[in-house]
Amino acid sequence: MPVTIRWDGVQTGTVQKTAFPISPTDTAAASLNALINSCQPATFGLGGQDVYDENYRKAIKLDEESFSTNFDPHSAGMIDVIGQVLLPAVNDRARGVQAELYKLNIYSAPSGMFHAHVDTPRSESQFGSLVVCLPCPHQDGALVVRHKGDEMKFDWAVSSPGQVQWAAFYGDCEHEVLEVTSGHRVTLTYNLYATRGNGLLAGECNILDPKQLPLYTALKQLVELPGYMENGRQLGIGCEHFYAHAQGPMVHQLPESLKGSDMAVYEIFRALGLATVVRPILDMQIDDDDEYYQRDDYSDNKDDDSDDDDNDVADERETVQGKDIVGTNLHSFKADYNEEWDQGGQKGTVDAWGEHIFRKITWINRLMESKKDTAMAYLAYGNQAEMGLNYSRAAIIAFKP
Ligand SMILES: O=C(O)CCC(=O)C(=O)O
Ligand SMILES: [Fe+2]
Repeated sequence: MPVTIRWDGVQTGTVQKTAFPISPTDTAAASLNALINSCQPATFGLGGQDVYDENYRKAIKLDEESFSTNFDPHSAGMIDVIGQVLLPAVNDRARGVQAELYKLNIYSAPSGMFHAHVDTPRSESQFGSLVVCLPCPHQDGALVVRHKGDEMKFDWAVSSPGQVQWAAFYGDCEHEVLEVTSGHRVTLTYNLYATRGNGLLAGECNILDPKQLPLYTALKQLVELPGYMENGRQLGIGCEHFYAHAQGPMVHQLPESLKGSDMAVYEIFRALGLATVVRPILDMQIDDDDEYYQRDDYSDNKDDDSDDDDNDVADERETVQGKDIVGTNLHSFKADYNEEWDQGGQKGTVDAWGEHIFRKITWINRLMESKKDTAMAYLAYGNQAEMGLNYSRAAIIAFKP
């Protein structure tokens, strides 16, 4: 498919258009000349100023707001490749790549070039640049990219003339455009930004307006009932989707990777001004007669005097009444049999699992319906060795901050 460029003609005041590839027999194409005539000299940044100096850069350009193109690096597959090669997952968090069109540049013979430089980052999240060379006959003018003594040369004049070619590099790579000795070398440049990858948007998605979701109104009415959220009431919704929330990598990807209705609920709670967390709820019944839970400091209605930092749920043991064993954090847990657990009864088991609290959670759905993950695995030795397993359910819990 041809790549078209449309721009505001300087003289004519009307939209003009040219299409690539420009064939080798048509280098004097009228539309290409019109494009060239509509460009301005390309400056470069020097000491915070835009400078024009043909000894350093000899090129012409159109700014991004002065032209449009049907070329899309996303659908051309470049962005996926860049994401995988230049932005590998960190701590199992896949990151997304956003390419923002920056300039159209033309380096023409004789002597179009750009001396060695590094690009000026446009924001903190910019990690590199993408250069796309449109098919237009030219000679020389290779792009040379250097990093720590390594050098890559992209000579698009000879490698695949007639095709769109490209290179992407990190922002700290020095690069230059060697002299063009014949024809016109036409490039589109893009700034590359790291974004949160698809699937890591809960809590970070500015495009989704939770107030437009049907559940918002219902939950708003509930939360705004006079006094309803006072006295430390917590609202809980068992997650609808399955998350390996007690296993390795997923532990680090919640809440960002909540799916579907779970993400909607999370965003709605936040939009209602509630502190919102994802926690594992241990799938275990507490026996009413378990000694430990008869202790005074676990009695109901105990007004907690710990600080109000509710993100640190650990500090706030309030009541055993609700009988929910809530993990303070998502974590994976595997252990060998530990005699103390056995002797400690339920408390032993729960303590081995990790810090925990008991809260009076008002469940909006039935927690039973949310999917279980293995929260604890341990080897228990009785008269035969067996694997002990306890499960937990991921739940979204919201409370007044
Ligand atoms: O056109 C090219 O190959 C690279 C241009 C460049 O380095 C720039 O615009 O900063
Ligand atoms: Fe550059």
